[in-house]
Amino acid sequence: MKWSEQAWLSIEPIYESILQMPFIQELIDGTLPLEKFQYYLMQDSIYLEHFGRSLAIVGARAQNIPDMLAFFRFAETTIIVENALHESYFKDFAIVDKDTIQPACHHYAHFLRSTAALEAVEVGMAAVLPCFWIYKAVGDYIYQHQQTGNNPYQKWIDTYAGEEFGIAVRSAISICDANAAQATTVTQAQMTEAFIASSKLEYDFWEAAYINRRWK
Ligand SMILES: Cc1ncc(C[n+]2csc(CCO)c2C)c(N)n1
Repeated sequence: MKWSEQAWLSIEPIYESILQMPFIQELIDGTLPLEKFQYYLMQDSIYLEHFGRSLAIVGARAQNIPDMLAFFRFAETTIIVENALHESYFKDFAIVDKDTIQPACHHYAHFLRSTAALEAVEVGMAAVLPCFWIYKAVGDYIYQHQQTGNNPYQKWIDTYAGEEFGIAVRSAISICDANAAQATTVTQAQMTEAFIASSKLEYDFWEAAYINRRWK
């Protein structure tokens, strides 16, 4: 079994619980309260900068030129495309100022940065993978279950169900598999552990938006 297949099996319960979250269900039917989406967007724009930096660190530490290029491209796409999306969303959803970083975003962003910088590079690759893979899977799920009619969150939904994004996700998965195949069993286990941790942090990110979790 490929590393990615067993890694996904190990996060299946987390993934299933993400699909059932009120944030996701209300995004699908368009009833998600605006302030919850605003919290999400503000935190996500902060997250994306940290995520882009983490991808660039992984790229710099990659063991071959094709992997370097792939991660630098992921980093560039994250900063350019996602920031542009957020800018237009900031207008659409009347967000004036960027909020300060809140606990769930802080935890996830700094887990990614420290893992990318300090752990074996394969572990850094595994840590950033749920961001791609879970969003693709959740995006497809939302797309398939969406109701017809006016959904204020349609543009967000369309972004993550697109085929171009699908290609990037498949590429990130296969790079992780190729690196796992050359890694020791200890490193492979650390990769899985990082993959699981990031998946839990994806859950927490949406939950924090729904319950408006903020520093005291
Ligand atoms: C908390 C959080 N996790 C994942 C993504 C999704 N995402 C961000 S950058 C990127 C790759 C290049 O576009 C993907 C899939 C997000 N937006 N916010």
